[in-house]
Amino acid sequence: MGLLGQFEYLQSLFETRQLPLRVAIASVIGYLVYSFGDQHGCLPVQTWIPYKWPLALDILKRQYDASSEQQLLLFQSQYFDKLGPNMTFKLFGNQGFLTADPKNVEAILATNFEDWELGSRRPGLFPMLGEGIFTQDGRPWKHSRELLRRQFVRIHRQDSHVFDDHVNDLITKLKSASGVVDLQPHFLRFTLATTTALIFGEPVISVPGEETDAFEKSFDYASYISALRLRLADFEWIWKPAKFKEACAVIKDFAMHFVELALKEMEQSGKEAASEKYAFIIELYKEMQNPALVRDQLVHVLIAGRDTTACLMSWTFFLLVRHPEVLAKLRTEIQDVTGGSSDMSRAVISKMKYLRCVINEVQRLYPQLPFNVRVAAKTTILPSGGGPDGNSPVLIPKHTGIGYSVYHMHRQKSIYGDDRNSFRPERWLSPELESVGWGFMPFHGGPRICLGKDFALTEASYAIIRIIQTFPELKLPPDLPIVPTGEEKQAMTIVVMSADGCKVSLG
Ligand code: HEM
Repeated sequence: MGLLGQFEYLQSLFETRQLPLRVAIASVIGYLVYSFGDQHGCLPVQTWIPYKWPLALDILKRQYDASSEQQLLLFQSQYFDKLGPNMTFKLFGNQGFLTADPKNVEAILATNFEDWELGSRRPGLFPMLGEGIFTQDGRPWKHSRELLRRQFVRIHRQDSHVFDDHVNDLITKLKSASGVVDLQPHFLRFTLATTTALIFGEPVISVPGEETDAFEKSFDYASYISALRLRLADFEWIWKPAKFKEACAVIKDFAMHFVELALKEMEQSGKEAASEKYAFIIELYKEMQNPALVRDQLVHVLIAGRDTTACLMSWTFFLLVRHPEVLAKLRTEIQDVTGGSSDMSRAVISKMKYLRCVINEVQRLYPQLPFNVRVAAKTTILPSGGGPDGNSPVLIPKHTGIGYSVYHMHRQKSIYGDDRNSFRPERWLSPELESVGWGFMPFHGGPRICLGKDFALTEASYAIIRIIQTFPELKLPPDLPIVPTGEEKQAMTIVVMSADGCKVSLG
C-alpha cells in the first residue's frame, strides 16, 4: 500500500475509534501527509490574500461590496495582478486556494481528474436541477456523460439549418425594433428557443400563453438563486426561499410536460416515429426508463446551453460596436465568403477564419463561465504555486476547496502580453498563441469538457453572421461610454453578463 493508501485507510479508522486513539491516528495521518508532500518536493503557498479583521471577515466584506458594485471580477483582478496566479487564504479557520495557473487547472481537470469532485455544487444546484450531469461525480456522472455524449454526437451530424427558423425569427424581431436596441434579452430568448427545440422537440416560445411565461420567469429566478447558493458554498442551506422552491417546481412540471408528450407519442406511433420530433427524450428514456430522471437531465442541458451562448453573443456585439475597425473587417470576410447569401451551412461558417478569431477573443476576455470550484476528493498535489518563487508543487489535503478563475487566467500578462486587456482578435492569427494550451479554456478541458461546444459555436456564429449581414449600419449608440474591458459593470450569475445589457444602434 502506498503512502496515500495508508493514510486513506487510517482516515477510515479515524471515524470510529476512541479519543486517545483518534489523536494517535491523527498524528500518524499528519506525518504521512507531510512525508507524502515532502517526497514530491511540495512547499506551502506563500502568497496570502491580505486581511485585517479577525477570521479574515474583511475579505468577505470587500467581496460583498465589489459584488454590489457589479465589479467582482475587477476587484479580484487586483489580487491576481499583485500576488500572481496562485494564492491562499483562511476563512473561518479553513484554508482555501485560488488559482489561475494553467498547470494547476490542467492537473485538476485532466491529469489528476479522479482526485477532484464538485463539492458543494451538488447541494447548491440540486433543488433546481435534480439528478444529472452537473450535480454528479464518479460513476453516476460517467453514466450521464455517456448518455448525453451520444446525443451530442447525433446533433453534431445535423446541419446548421436546424437553426434557420430560430435565426429568422430573431432577425424579424430585431428588424421590428428600430433605434437603440438592447440585444441581450433578444439573445436570451433566441438561445431559449434553440435549446428547448433541441431537448423538448419544440421551442418553448411556440407553446402559447401563461405557462411559457411562468416557465421563463421561474427559470430566470431559479438560476439567479442557484448562482447565489453556489457562491455560499457549504452554507448553501442558508438560502432556500419559498419562492425558489415554487420556481423549481414550475420548471420541473414544464419539462415533465414534454417528457409525457414524447412518451405518449411513442406509445401511439412507436419509437421511430416519436424520435423524429422527440429524439433527445426518447433516446434518454430508452436507457433510463424513468421519466423523472429524463426530465432532470433535460433541465441540466437547458441551464448549460441557454445563458452561456446568449452571453457569448452579447459580449461579441458589445465589443464589436466598440471596435468598428474589427466589425468592418469581419463584415468584409462575411461578404467575401457568403457573397451576401443567407444560406449558412457548417462548411460556409468554417471558412470564416476571422470570425473564429473574434469569437476566441470574446471568449478570452469574457469566458462565459468565469470562475469554478473543485474540492479535493483525496489528498493530492498541485504542480505549481508553492515556495518563495511559486514554482514548487503544493500539497492539497483531502476536502480542500480550490477556486480556479478562467477569467483571470485569460488576462494574464505572462500568457497574453502587455495588451492582455485589449480586444485584439488578430492575436489569434499569429503564431504567438499556437502553444497556449491550457492558457485558453472557455469550454474547460479534460473528461468534463463542455458537451455543447460545437452546438454553441455553430448557433452563435450563424446568428452573428446574419445580424451583421442584415444591419449594415450597426454601431454604438451615441452617448454610451467606452471603458476599458473588464471595467464595465458586470452581472454575475452562473455566467458573467454585461450589467447594462448590450445596447446597439441597428440603423
Ligand atoms: C458559449 C457557450 C458555452 C460555454 C462557454 C460553455 C462552457 C462550459 C464549461 C466551462 C463547462 C464545464 C463546467 C464544469 O466542468 O464545471 C461546460 C459543461 C457542459 N456544457 Fe457547456 N458551454 C456552452 C454551451 C453549451 C451548450 C449550448 C450546451 C448544450 C446544449 C452545453 C452543454 C454542456 C454540458 C452537458 C456540460 C456538462 C459536461 C460534464 O459535466 O461532463 N454547453 N460547458
